[in-house]
Amino acid sequence: MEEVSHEKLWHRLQWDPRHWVKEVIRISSILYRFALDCYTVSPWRMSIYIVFQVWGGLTTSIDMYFTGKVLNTMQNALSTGSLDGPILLQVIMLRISLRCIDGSLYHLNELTKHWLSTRVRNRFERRLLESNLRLDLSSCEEQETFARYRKYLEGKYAANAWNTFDEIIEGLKIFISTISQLTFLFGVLGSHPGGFWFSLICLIHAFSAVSWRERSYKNCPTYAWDSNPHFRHLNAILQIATDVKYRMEVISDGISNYLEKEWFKASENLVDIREDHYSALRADKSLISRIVERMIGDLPLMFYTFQVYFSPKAFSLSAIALTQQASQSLSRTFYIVLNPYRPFSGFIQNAEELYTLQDSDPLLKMTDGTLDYAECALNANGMNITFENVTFSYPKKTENVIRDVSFTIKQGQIVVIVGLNGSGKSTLFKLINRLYDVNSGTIFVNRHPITSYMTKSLRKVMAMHYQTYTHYPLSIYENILLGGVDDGSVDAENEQALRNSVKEAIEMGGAEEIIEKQPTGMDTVLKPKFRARGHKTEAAGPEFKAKMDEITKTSELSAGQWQRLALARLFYRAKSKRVRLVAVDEPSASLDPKMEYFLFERLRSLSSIHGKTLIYVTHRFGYLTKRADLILVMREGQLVEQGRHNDLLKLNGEYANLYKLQAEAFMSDE
Ligand SMILES: Nc1ncnc2c1ncn2[C@@H]1O[C@H](COP(=O)(O)OP(=O)(O)OP(=O)(O)O)[C@@H](O)[C@H]1O
Repeated sequence: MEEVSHEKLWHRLQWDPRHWVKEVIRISSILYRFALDCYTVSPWRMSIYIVFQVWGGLTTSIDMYFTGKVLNTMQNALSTGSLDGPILLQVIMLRISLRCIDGSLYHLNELTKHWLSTRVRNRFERRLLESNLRLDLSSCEEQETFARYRKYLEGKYAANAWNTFDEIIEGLKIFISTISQLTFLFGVLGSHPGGFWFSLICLIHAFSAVSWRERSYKNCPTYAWDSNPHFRHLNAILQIATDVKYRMEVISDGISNYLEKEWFKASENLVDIREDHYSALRADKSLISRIVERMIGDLPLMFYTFQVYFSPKAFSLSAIALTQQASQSLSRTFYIVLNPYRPFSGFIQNAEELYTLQDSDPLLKMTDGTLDYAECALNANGMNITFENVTFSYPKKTENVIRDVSFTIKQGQIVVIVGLNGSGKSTLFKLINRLYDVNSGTIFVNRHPITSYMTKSLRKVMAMHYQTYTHYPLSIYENILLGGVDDGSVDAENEQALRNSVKEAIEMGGAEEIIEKQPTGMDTVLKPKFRARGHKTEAAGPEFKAKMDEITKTSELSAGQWQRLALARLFYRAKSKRVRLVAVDEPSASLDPKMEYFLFERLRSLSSIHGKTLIYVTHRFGYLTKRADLILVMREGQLVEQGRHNDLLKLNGEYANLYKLQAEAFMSDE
């Protein structure tokens, strides 16, 4: 798909000075803020880096000035017929020294740059992660918003804060370099008639610079992948933050602070480890090769010098030298201009976007309340929930999926919600967890409107198992532990107590067998976020390919096994004293009948022994519904019946029909 611009050429040519002044002010303020943010990461290191960049911008002009001057002297010597040997030697020595200094400085710069790049990236990525994790579900479901974050957090080259800064500095360096060279050239070579050849040499040199870059890749099949556990962990956390499928649970379980802390820990552990697969695939250059790389640019000049030595009258030395120098330096400008992947304006836009996302509070759609649930309901073990004429439609949808629904759930009750597909059962869940706000009507929690609570404090006392449960790309142990984090930390006396508690939850979820089969037990990572990059792998031999397959292999579980792990996480959360409501949406969809029975009994004990309110969404009738204190029957977004099993059967309505349908199916089988 191409977006055809219908803008008329005439409009594009119109020039509004006020607009330009405004643009310049806007861009300058972004660049100033960005530069200041990068500079304060480490002022002295950044100063070194900038001094090297400025040096880089001026080196070529210094070279040109130097060469022009020396070669003029040589020209004079040649015109008089005698060549001064010691001066020539001095010239060559000085040039070699200059190259050595330049190469060494470059090398030092590369070292500083690496230190700075990780810190600058960390600074911006942490801020982005913080603002990303503040987003509510409605904002996250707008794909565009999430994609914007993902672009920056996934570490793609062009979207990386350090590369943005580096490219902007590079652009300024090129600017300084070009201006200084042109000033010099016009001063010295203004009247020289070699314009055509001059441009041609510049172009040829520019293209040779591009091909040099390509040759710098290793000349054999290469494959780079993440093996460092801290780096994998860091990426897993970024994936949880940037993939919308995890968001519902991230919000419900209140694990944002935990994720931030874990990310910070992982990045602290990594610090200087480079993670760029491209650089791993690239042939590492030594100091010597960097100096040689620079000397290659001087080969034509050396060639001319020898030519002049043998037939001095055929060449004008100063013209050759300056053409050579100018072609070398301006080729860099050509290279930047010719390179479509690195447009300078794109990097300024990047810096602007980084701040738009970072300061993204307006993206939050929900307003928070002020009541702390724990303080309001000190003595209650369960939770009271009342829906009063609630109507709801999903953001950006016009159809009401919940219509005028009213009911009351009392403390410690077991409530079962039934109804056909799409009748709004899961949506009721999301409203109870305040993932969305209602369009009209009110939801009361312990007699206060749900909106008057601080959402964090409310979600903290709820344990939710969604129909679309997910498995985080972390170890099994951490997956379960995440069910019980409180404001970023896990409450336990020690590591062993924590592990025992997780084990207990695994048993409650019926997942012991799965853990036993894993090579490293509950520390196994089942779904790692795996990043790898190959180079010329198609030409690799079978042994190399087998090793690659081994690296990329991940374990797979059945749907029921994944569900058991998710239930272990739910139990880990639900057994905590602070949790007052346990709500499960189709928790047995993938379970066998035996496991389903145990699951319901375990959940029931949370209510009967510990007094927690239990809400259970299901399509299966019978055992469950007979033991429920309240059954809510949903149809097309409306609550059509409510009551206990026997009362509803007597009504002979929707519930009785659904019940009979299932009962008849069993009877006919028999
Ligand atoms: N995130 C969403 N955005 C827009 N519409 C949605 C969203 N989630 C659900 N819906 C719509 O809301 C309606 C009710 O869906 P809901 O998932 O609550 O039904 P359900 O009774 O739980 O169904 P099932 O038995 O299949 O789980 C459906 O028409 C569905 O298409």
